Amino acid sequence: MLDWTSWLAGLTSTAVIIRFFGQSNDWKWVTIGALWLSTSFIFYCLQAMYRWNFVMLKDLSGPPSPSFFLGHMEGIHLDEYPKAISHVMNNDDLFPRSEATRQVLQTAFPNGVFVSEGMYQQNLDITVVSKCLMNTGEEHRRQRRPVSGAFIPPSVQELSDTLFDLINGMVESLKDEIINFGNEGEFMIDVLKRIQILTTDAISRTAFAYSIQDSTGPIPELLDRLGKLDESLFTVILQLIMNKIPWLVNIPNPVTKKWARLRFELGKVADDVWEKGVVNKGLHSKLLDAIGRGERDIAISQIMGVLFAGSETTANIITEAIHKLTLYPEVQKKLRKELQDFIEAKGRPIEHEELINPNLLPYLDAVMKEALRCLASVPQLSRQAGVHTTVPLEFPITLPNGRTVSEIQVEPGQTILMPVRDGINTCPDIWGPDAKKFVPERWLDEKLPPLVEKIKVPGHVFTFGDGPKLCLGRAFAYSEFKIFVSTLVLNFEFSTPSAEDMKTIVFHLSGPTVKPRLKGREREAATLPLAVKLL
Ligand code: HEM
Repeated sequence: MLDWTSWLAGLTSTAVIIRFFGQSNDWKWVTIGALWLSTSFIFYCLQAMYRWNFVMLKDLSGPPSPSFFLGHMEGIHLDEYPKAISHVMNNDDLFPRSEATRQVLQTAFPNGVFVSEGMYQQNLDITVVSKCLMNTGEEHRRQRRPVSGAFIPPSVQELSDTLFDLINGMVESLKDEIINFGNEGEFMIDVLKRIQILTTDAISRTAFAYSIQDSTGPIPELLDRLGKLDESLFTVILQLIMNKIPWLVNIPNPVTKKWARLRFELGKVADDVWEKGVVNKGLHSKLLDAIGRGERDIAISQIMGVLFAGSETTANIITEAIHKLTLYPEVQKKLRKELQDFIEAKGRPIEHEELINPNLLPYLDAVMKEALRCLASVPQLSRQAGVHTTVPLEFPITLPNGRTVSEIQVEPGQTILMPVRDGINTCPDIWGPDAKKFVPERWLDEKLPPLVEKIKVPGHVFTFGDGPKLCLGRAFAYSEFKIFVSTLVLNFEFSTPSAEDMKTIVFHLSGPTVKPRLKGREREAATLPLAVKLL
């Protein structure tokens, strides 16, 4: 799409041409229109050439693109292209080109120059909720305010009983299943599916007093369909066009249809909850308050936003953490021992305040921190430059032409993709040679590496983003992680199926989050089959 500067330059040139060369009688509106369009297009091409030649991104190499037309749009196999998302990319371009983003990220945040959101954010905007927290500026601040208070640690403390109830219920039914199964062979479960139900219910119960698990309505099925990768070439292209022409969202189409249906169903629930009144504290009452003030649509948007921001992310990270515990059985044992020793010393189950206190259960805390570092479920962040800026690089890079650069020029409108999971969170230059390994012990060391200390974001990792859009649900996510993982590890031993089977599990970036899938069957629903034994 031509941007406004091209249109303006085209209009000015058209006016100049008419003034100097035009004979007023000969100039028809259609000729003027055509002249305006073509001069605007010429300006647009000149601008693009300038960006291509002077912004340096063209010199930076990228991973092989799986599809000529779609680039990496359909998803990226993290295992195959670990650096695939470590790229700076031009806003108008699908093809990532650089390996420099982790350095950009290092300096981009402190500079605070990236003021609006890029392609992926718009994507969410279109598909999830148009009026939700995905907004920017004052509108964003206005919508963030009522929800933010609901997720501060004291509010999460109030909600922790719900989290314990959910996981204890799941543990009891799984125990029954294992006992009924008997001793023949390994008992396998789809860990992802179980955790997804828990996390979705955790957020839906606390956010709007509604249990997805107990519901016989269409919401569970709608959520399930949204989790599947049913992107055809048509929907991918449609999504791309909608990113460029957002008002297309108003025309019924396959991309928005399922979201519209979910919004409709959740709207009914929100109305129902409003009729019944406030039944618990925290977020629920705040959202109801918004509905009561006549901001029903905003409240429903927020419910949907929180439902998605708070369920898929935690489900993926908890599932992947359990997967890691099977790959590192010594970590699983050490974690279980710390929890058992604590219970033995106290003579009672662990309480929420104790679980979240890093001084009382340091190894649990270290496992969580390491999971947040290595397994960021939102593997990249995007920001769009609002102004022309020069981004200094923490580590200079050498381009294929041999030139070394220590800064990158970014033009307004360009989107920077910032790799978190395979970039800054696991960069050996920052974290040391074992950066790619799952080593909770690094968090127990007295001192973190000096460059890690330089990263001034919560917990030194970008897993929850940063700046005005910093994740609102951090305290909730910490509690959920610790309650769910500790309860599971105390009751069950998880192990991987045979080594051969494990090779079939891949962690695949599809949509905004990373999910486990089976190799060769990536289009099917995400899944993580693991063996589980009752302790
Ligand atoms: C481990 C789990 C989680 C991860 C990895 C995660 C990650 C993120 C990330 C990366 C962002 C965008 C930040 C940015 O662009 O700078 C975000 C935003 C957000 N998250 Fe989370 N999140 C998690 C859990 C939760 C939970 C449990 C909730 C709710 C209870 C939640 C609610 C939100 C909301 C409402 C936003 C939007 C904030 C805004 O736009 O102002 N998140 N999260």
